Amino acid sequence: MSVALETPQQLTVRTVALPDGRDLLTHLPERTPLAWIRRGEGLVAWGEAARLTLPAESDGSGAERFRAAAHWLSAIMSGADIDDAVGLPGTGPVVFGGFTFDPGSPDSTLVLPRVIVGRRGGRTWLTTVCDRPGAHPSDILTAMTPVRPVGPLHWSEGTLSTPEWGDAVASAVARIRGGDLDKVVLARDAHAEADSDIDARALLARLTRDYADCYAFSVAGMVGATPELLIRREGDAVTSLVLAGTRPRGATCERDGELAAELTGSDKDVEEHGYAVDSLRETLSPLCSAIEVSEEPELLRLANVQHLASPVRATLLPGASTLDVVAAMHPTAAVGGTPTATAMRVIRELEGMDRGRYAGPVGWVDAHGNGEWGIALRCAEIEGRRARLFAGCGIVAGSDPEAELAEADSKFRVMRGALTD
Ligand SMILES: C=C(O[C@@H]1C=C(C(=O)O)C=C[C@H]1O)C(=O)O
Repeated sequence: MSVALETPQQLTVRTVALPDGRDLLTHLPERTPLAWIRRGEGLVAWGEAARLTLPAESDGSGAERFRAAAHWLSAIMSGADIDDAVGLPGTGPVVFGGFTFDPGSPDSTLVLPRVIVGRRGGRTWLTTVCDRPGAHPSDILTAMTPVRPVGPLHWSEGTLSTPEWGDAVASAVARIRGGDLDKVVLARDAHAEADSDIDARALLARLTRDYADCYAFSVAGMVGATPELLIRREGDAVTSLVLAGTRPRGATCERDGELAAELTGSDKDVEEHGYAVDSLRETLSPLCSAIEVSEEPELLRLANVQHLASPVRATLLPGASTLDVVAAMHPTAAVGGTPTATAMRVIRELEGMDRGRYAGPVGWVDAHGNGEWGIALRCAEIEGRRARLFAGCGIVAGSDPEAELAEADSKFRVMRGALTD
């Protein structure tokens, strides 16, 4: 595999405590914004000390890009001279990354930023990454420009029109009923264009406000707020959250409760959720011990939708890395289907689009392997004035195209809201 590498010679990394209680986003400049924020804590970062952009995998097995990324990561981290006065997960050098959903798609990207501001447990820190000892990144002095509103948007349909996507769902249901597979997640896209370049910070401000329980992220142009955590690693402790099974939020308390009861009592949704849990347990078992999943899924209520959710805890086996877990987990049944290989084929055939980094792993990792990786959902790819939004739904034998269209619509709401001033 050929790899576009830009690896600096010797990095000097310094982390200091920052007596600052302001919103993390107030530190973030408009250019190259990186972010990973939940409930006011996490990381914002900018500038680029190093970047890895991976080509499409020719054999499509899916493992090669994670191996290439791990190799690059270890070269970067082991070569760095690190002075970390804080010593928490996320201090020292941190690499942000976003992998494509399909290994056959190019542009999985890893970025080591120049400047990172992080917060955890009320403690705030500043990390700088320089090419020689004693230097200061010039970006740290960047004058902060005010966040620009997005302005009016011109919307257009995505790759498939609404009726075409409904037909794709119906075809998927026919294949499932015919016994080809148990579940497939079908996604669709939508396009928006603003009059001037979109300032990702405006979207992040709304996402962190409206979806505080989700992970708001901005990594190499993908901006969103995902509820779905693949792995959080702190030392050898691993946590994950399986989501599958969705209803909208009700307009009244009573309706909201009815929808929740319908979700938790639905055989179709509980079955779909079960596939995702089984697939995760199976995937984690070679890499982790003491895997614990609660018997029954919980209800996770977000501003736009409610999901069946199963928190998972495990202990990482010695020698296994965060990226090993990410590589093994992707694609989960929550974004691919069951069985995986058949679902991937059906997705390529029926969706008619390249998902890019939507539904791929997105997150960060530090020099000790601590990190958080989620699935890039409820997100859009932002490029200049354009935004490409994505939303997908799990299709099983009992799925109805009309209901899936409505569900995709409620998932689009996250980014439509974020893009609306
Ligand atoms: C695919 C998406 O969401 C996934 C599909 C879900 C479902 O079908 O119920 C629920 C959560 C996610 O695992 C998306 O948001 O685009």
